Amino acid sequence: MISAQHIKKTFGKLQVLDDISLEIHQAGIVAILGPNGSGKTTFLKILLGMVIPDAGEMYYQNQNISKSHLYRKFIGYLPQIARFPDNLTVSEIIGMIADVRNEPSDPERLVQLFGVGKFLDKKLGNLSGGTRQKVNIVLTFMFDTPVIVLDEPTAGLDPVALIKLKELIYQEKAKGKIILITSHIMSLVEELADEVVFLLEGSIYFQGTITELKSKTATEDLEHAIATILEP
Ligand SMILES: Nc1ncnc2c1ncn2[C@@H]1O[C@H](COP(=O)(O)OP(=O)(O)OP(=O)(O)O)[C@@H](O)[C@H]1O
Repeated sequence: MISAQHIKKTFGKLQVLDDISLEIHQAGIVAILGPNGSGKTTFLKILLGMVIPDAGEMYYQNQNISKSHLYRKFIGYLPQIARFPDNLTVSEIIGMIADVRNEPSDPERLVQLFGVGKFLDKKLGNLSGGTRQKVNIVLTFMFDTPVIVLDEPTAGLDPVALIKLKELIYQEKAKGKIILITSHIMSLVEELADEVVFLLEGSIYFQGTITELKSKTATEDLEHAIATILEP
């Protein structure tokens, strides 16, 4: 369903992605891991058509994404840092994103789930970081897209919201979706991910299950597996 073929990307002299090839065909949760600056967000933005690779091709459903942007309506995206005008209210941004995407949306269920109802008339600029993130989650999950890209989705969330987000991710997975996630919280990745892709120095250092990664590094949990890779 998603196929990256020999993707390369440099920013100035910095080679961020160097010949990355990756196939994701099955429904499930794939975690893109790697140290800060290893190119996780860049890779996801290439999939979303927001960054153009220097070389290589990205395919969605066997269609080269550079040929048409229509595939983007099949992807829900929670950016690492969402930037919306501070003077818009929560209900205004929900209405605006629904209008722009022009697809069926169901924000009410999510507004209720994350307790965002009491903030609907508040301006985004006056919300706490965690509440903003809850609004971003509503904006991402209110469309029924077969692919969901979550870049550091837990940022600022309290434990109650975190549990709800995990339940939501599981529900979406159960519908047969592909969910791509980045996170530095290894316990979350260990709990959620069916597969991990570990980026290091521009290449895919490892791709497989967490069990395989733990076995490869002779460690008992993901946190130590990653630490072993980074500081052998
Ligand atoms: N538009 C840009 N212009 C210049 N450099 C960029 C740009 N976007 C990303 N970079 C650089 O590319 C590298 C990879 O960035 P990216 O955001 O993809 O990393 P990441 O793995 O998502 O990092 P983190 O874990 O910190 O979120 C970084 O060194 C970053 O500074």
